[in-house]
Amino acid sequence: MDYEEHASNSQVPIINFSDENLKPGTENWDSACQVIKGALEDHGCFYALSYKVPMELNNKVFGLMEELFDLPLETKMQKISDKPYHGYYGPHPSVPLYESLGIPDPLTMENVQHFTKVMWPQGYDHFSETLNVYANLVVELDHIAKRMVCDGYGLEQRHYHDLIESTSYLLRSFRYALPKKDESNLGLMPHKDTSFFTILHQNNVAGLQVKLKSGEWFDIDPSPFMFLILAGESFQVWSNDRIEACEHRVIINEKKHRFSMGLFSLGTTIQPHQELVDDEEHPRHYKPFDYYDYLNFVGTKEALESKCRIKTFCGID
Ligand SMILES: O=C(O)CCC(=O)C(=O)O
Ligand SMILES: [Fe+2]
Repeated sequence: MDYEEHASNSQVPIINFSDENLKPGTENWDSACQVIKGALEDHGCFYALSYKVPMELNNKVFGLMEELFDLPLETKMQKISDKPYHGYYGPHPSVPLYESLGIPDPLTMENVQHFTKVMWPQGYDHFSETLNVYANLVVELDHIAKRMVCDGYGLEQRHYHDLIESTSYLLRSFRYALPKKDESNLGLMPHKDTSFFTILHQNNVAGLQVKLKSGEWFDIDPSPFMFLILAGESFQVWSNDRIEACEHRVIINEKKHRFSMGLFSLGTTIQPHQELVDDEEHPRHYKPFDYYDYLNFVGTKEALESKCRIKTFCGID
């Protein structure tokens, strides 16, 4: 089997999502499910190798991101959504190199057009079309990965469908400025995402690192066909602590602006999956919670000062 080989080369395993033989019900699929489950339980992440996003589309997306972030600050700062962390996050004293913009629910054209209209009131169809196509391709990776997680834990198909039905998506893009002389090269401090999965896609400029189980930081390959699929705190809760949310950060070492895309999958009411809770080995570790209440909590002093904010918010111990 191919997967084992990859797993030992790179400590974060690579699953070839474009492999024609990777079909549910096959031996290939079952062993990939086990590799993914193991990787999520160990490190909270794995790579999906995928040729779904062709190079031409990839170049268009990242070209458009340059145009987007080059817009005036007042334009980027306009209100896109009422939800926290769904709009613009500008250079902040704690992360002066980081800028990020989000497109909520990018799978429908109308939503992308709404975003585009805020940024370019005169309209920009090429932007809306490109980002909408891109989001719909990357979301397929999210679906395959979630199906593999459900299969890996031996859950029935309907649980996978329930999970997908209760999911919404947020497409974010990131740009990092170059550090000035004597300025820190920390692009984004170590953190965990609140999502189920975040699919991160870099475009040739390295910088993303994940913390492995061993505690060492691991550089993520920035090649355009590598998608890092990382688990956020929602998956940690859903899996009742089998999966630990992946800690990651960004270090700016190259002399080029770094751009990256992230597709975040978000739930509504989050709780440990019923099949992953039992009275003996796996007692329930979390109370159900509303995802947006949690998003509001993560910015509070209590969350910032806590050792494990998700446990502080809804843990049972
Ligand atoms: O820049 C990246 O690739 C990652 C950004 C990130 O982790 C985040 O915004 O949560
Ligand atoms: Fe993140």
